Amino acid sequence: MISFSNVSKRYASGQQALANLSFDVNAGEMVFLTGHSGAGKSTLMKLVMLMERASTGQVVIAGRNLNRMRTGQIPYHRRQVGVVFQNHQLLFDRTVFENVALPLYIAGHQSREVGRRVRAALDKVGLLEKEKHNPITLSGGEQQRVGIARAVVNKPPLLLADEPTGNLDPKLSEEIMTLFRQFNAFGVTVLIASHDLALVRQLGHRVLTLAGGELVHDGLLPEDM
Ligand SMILES: Nc1ncnc2c1ncn2[C@@H]1O[C@H](COP(=O)(O)OP(=O)(O)OP(=O)(O)O)[C@@H](O)[C@H]1O
Repeated sequence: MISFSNVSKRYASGQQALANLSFDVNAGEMVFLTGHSGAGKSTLMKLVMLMERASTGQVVIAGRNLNRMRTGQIPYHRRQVGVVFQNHQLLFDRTVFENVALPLYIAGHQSREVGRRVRAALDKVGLLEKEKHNPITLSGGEQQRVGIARAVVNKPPLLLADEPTGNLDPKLSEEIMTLFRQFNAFGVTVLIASHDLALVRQLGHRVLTLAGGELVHDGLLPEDM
């Protein structure tokens, strides 16, 4: 599902964010991405969603070589990749329903289909009864759930999350991770960047660790990391 071959990324500023990175994530896997601040986690995510392009090397997502993807194909690619951000990036002048519906309206779906899909997504994250609320009236954990519903409403085969529990307490963090595991159990490939090593270790999935833009660990997290 995700294939990086000898990928390097140097920003226009000259900053080298990723160096000769190679790894594969198979369809149906759930993988964590860890590393200190500045290690390159967000840059890796940006390459997957084509917000940035690799300087050298090859990125292949769901069988598509992103190096060769033309600008006109990017919207289609983005619909294959659901993205959850730490700060949710919700619109506070719209209802919960409207926030989740946004990607479907952009993709040109009819309103009946939008209603059906939005309610299915809200149901999966346990927020069906809050569809008419303004997200500002929801708790941090609930807001993150709205962000997750919006990311999965297109039914993308790949779900990325950049520090999705960064602002949440341990109990809420676990609940959010449980949601990701449920989507993964239904076949969605999941890649989550997280600083929370204790939680990551407890969940027992494969972990990719970056340091200075290089891959320094790939596998279960040992006790001493
Ligand atoms: N748009 C940009 N222009 C120039 N340099 C950048 C840009 N984005 C990131 N960098 C640099 O690239 C390196 C990797 O940054 P990146 O944001 O990928 O790290 P990260 O592991 O996600 O860090 P954090 O955990 O703090 O989000 C850093 O040195 C950063 O300063």
